[in-house]
Amino acid sequence: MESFGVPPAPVAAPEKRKKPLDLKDPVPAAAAAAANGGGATKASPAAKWAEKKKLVGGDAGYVLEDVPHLTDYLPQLPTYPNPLQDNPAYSVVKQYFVNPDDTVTQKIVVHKTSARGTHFRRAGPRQRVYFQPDEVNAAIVTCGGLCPGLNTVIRELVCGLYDMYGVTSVVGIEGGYKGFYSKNTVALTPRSVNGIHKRGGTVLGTSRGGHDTAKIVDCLQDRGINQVYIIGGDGTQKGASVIYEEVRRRGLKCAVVGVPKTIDNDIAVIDKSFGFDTAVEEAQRAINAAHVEAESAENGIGVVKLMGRNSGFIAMYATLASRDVDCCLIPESPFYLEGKGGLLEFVERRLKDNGHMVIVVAEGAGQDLIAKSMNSVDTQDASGNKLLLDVGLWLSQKIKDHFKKKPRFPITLKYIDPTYMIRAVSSNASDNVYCTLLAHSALHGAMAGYTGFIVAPVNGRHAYIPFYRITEKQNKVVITDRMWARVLCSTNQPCFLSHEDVENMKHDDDEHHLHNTLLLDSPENSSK
Ligand SMILES: Nc1ncnc2c1ncn2[C@@H]1O[C@H](COP(=O)(O)OP(=O)(O)O)[C@@H](O)[C@H]1O
Ligand SMILES: O=P(O)(O)OC[C@H]1O[C@](O)(COP(=O)(O)O)[C@@H](O)[C@@H]1O
Ligand SMILES: [Mg+2]
Repeated sequence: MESFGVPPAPVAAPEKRKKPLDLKDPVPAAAAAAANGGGATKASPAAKWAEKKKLVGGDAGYVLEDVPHLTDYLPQLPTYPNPLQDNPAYSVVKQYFVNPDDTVTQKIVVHKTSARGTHFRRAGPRQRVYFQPDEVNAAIVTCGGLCPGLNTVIRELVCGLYDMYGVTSVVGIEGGYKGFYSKNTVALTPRSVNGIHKRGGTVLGTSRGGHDTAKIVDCLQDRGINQVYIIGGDGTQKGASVIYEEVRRRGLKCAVVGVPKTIDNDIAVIDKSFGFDTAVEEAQRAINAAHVEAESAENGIGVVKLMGRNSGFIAMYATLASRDVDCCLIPESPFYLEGKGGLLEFVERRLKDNGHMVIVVAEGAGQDLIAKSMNSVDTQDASGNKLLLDVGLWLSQKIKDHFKKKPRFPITLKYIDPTYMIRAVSSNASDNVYCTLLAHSALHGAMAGYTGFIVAPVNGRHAYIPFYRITEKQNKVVITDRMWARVLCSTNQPCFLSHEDVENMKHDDDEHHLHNTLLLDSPENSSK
C-alpha cells in the first residue's frame, strides 16, 4: 500500500490543491465555534468539533462545509486526467465534469434578507483524478440492518469502477465490519454482480457490532486497499468516520467513502435514504390486509407495527399514502391510553362511527408507557442500539383488555407485524435509480481524491457531506411541522398533547431554529 508516512497536517488547513474562485478564506475555528452554538470555549466539544471542520466563507453568509481531500495530508500526490473523457458513453455530454466551484445549498427556502447559509460540495466527476485505474484496490462493505437497494449499490459501485474508470480490482468484505479482520475478501466483477440488484438483502452479508478501528485499518493497509466504500446507517457512518481519522493519522492514501443506508430514514441533512420508498410501498400491503380484516368483522381493529426505532417516517408516510389508517403512532409524538383525549376513548368513538379501524404503530412509539407497565430491563444489540419492547403486542393487549370490560361492545382485533418483510425485499424502480446515482457519486468522489465523506442528495442534488454532519444527530419527524399536521388531518386522530405541551414544543423548536440559524442551517430539512 502506498504510504507516504507524512505527519498529518492541521485539519483546518486551507485546501492547497486549488482555491475556489469566488470563495473567501476558510472561516477561522473561533468563528466556527461561535456559529456552532455561540461562545464555545476552546476546550468544549463544540470548539474541538469546529476545529475539525473545513469551512470556506463567502459573500452574504455563504459557508461551504467542505469534505477532506487526500492532498490535505498528502500534498505531493500526482493527478491524472479523468479517463471518463475518453468514454464513448459520455462523448455527447455537454459538460463532462462538475465545475469545481459548484456547491449545493442546504437552505432552499429563503427570504430577501436571508443569509445564504450552509453549502456542500456538489458530487460528480472531476477533470483530474488522483488514482490511475490499475492502481485502485477498492473494497466494499455493508453493515447494520438490511435495507432494500444494498445489492444495487454494490452492483453499481463495481460496474461504475470497471466501466467508467477502468478499475479491475474490487473486493467485497463479508459480514460487516468484523469481516475486515475475520474473513477473506471476495472478488467482485461486473460479471459476478450482474443480476444481484433483483435480490433483497446484501450479497456480502452484514452484521451489528464488531467494529475494531485498528484491526480494520490494519486490514486496509495489509491488503493495499486504497478506496473503501462503507454502506450503512448512522452507526456504520460513525465507524467510517473513525476509520477515516485513523487512515489519516497513519498517512495512508486511502479514500474512505460512506453511502448512507437506513430504512428508518433517520439520517440527518440528506433528502431521503435509499430503500425508504420501497419500504413504504411494501408497508401498504400490510395496511391493506389490516383494513380488509378490520372491515370484514364487527368492530374490527387492525393493528400494524412498522419499523422505526427512533424516527417514525415509515409509519408517517405509509399512513399518508394509504388513507385507510385511522391512527398513526410514532416515537416523536407521545400518546396516552386512558381517560379523556386518550387512545382508548378515540378507538371506541371511531368504532362507533365507522364500525372498524386501522392503527399503524412505529416500533419505537410508546416505549416509555410499556416500560412503566412492564418493569422492563434495558438491553442492547451488539451495536449498542437499545432493544425495543413490542409495542404492537402490548397495544393490542391493552385494547383487548379495555373492551373486555365492555361485554356489549365486542371487538375483533388482528395484529399484523410485517417488520422484516418491508426491508428484506429488493428495491423498487425508483430506489434502483437512486442507488445507481449514489454509487456513481461515491466513486467519482473517491477517484477525485475526496475522503471522509458521505454522498447523498440534498434538495435534489447529490453532494459530498462531511461525516460529522450526519452523525451528530438523527433525522426525526418534527411534529410541529406541517407534514405531521397532514397526517393528523388525514386520520382525524387526536394529537394527545395539552395546550401547554404544544406551547413547550413550539418554544423548543424556536430554540432549535435559533441554534440552526447560528449554524447557518435550515430546519426545514429535519422532517423531509
Ligand atoms: N459509535 C460507533 N463507533 C464505531 N462503530 C460503530 C459505532 N456505532 C456503531 N458502530 C458499528 O457500525 C455497525 C453498524 O451499526 P448499527 O447501529 O448496527 O447499524 P446502522 O449502521 O444501520 O445504524 C456495527 O458494526 C457497529 O459496531
Ligand atoms: O432486528 P435487527 O436486525 O436488529 O433490526 C431491527 C432494526 O433495524 C432497523 O430497521 C433499522 O436499523 P439500522 O438502520 O440501524 O440498521 C430498525 O427500524 C429496527 O429496529
Ligand atoms: Mg442505526
